[in-house]
Amino acid sequence: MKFQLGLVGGGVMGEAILSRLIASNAYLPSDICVSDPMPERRDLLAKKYGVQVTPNNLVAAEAEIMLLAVKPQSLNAAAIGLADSPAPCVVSILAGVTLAQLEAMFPSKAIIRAMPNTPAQVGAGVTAIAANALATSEHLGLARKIFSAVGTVVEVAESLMNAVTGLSGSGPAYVAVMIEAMADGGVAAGLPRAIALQLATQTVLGTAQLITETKLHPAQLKDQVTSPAGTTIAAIAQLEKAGLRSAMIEAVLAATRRADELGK
Ligand SMILES: NC(=O)C1=CN([C@@H]2O[C@H](COP(=O)(O)OP(=O)(O)OC[C@H]3O[C@@H](n4cnc5c(N)ncnc54)[C@H](OP(=O)(O)O)[C@@H]3O)[C@@H](O)[C@H]2O)C=CC1
Ligand SMILES: O=C(O)[C@@H]1CCC=N1
Repeated sequence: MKFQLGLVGGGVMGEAILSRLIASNAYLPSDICVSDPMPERRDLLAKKYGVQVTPNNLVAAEAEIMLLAVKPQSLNAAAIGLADSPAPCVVSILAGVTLAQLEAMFPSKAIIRAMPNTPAQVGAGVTAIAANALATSEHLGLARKIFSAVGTVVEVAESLMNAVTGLSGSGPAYVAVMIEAMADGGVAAGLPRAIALQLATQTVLGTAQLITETKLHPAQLKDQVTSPAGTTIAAIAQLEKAGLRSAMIEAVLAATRRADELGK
């Protein structure tokens, strides 16, 4: 096998994973080949990470693991000829695309479907994985190695992968909107923009860390902050009035449904 890892699609998520694999020494740059149609993109990835690059997916697929990171809409074009590639194992991060669809495209290969998220860029991602019947514990170990380099890894039933996509795959966008909106609130209340953004971001980060470290239920944490007749309950009453909880639940469900559609 020419490479240990062949990355098909060097876009946002492809680069996020690539950067952490190199930074964590999980792979040497010389072990990785990235294929992407855009010459500027290839040049950037080669220069920044020292990996091999190619416009030809078949070259990247001469690897122990073929990692698919193209858009779901580009999969058919990207997969032409790859069924006969020597790569024994395919890992896909494509939203919605099922193991059954991947098995039809790559018969007789071990396949692992994964759903990472963009905090992968800073090693703080979370990735869910699900494997087909041909995947051995060795293949799963390789997938775990890849996604451990970008954060934590959980194994779920494949039937839950679209729900994972709706929650943690798309979730960084919901949290980013929330941080932006909290900062806007601070600005409305008179804070300078830069300070408002710093306060909002650190509040989200610190709260997530607090829940993680203390294992407090979020409701307990909310109760700790909420003094009788205080400021917080005045805000919570507004959030409930505006339907924040319901909006968040519906957002996750809408993204899950969209992942279902992408897999049809
Ligand atoms: N962004 C996210 O937060 C997450 C995305 N995902 C999944 O990751 C996948 C990639 O998403 P993302 O990185 O955001 O998308 P990008 O568009 O940033 O990356 C896809 C890359 O693949 C390239 N490409 C297009 N066609 C081909 C082809 N035929 N062969 C090889 N490469 C090709 C694109 O080039 P060009 O731009 O020239 O078309 C682009 O560089 C998607 O399937 C998405 O569902 C999963 C989790 C999170
Ligand atoms: O929006 C999308 O379709 C991709 C999948 C998960 C996050 N981004």
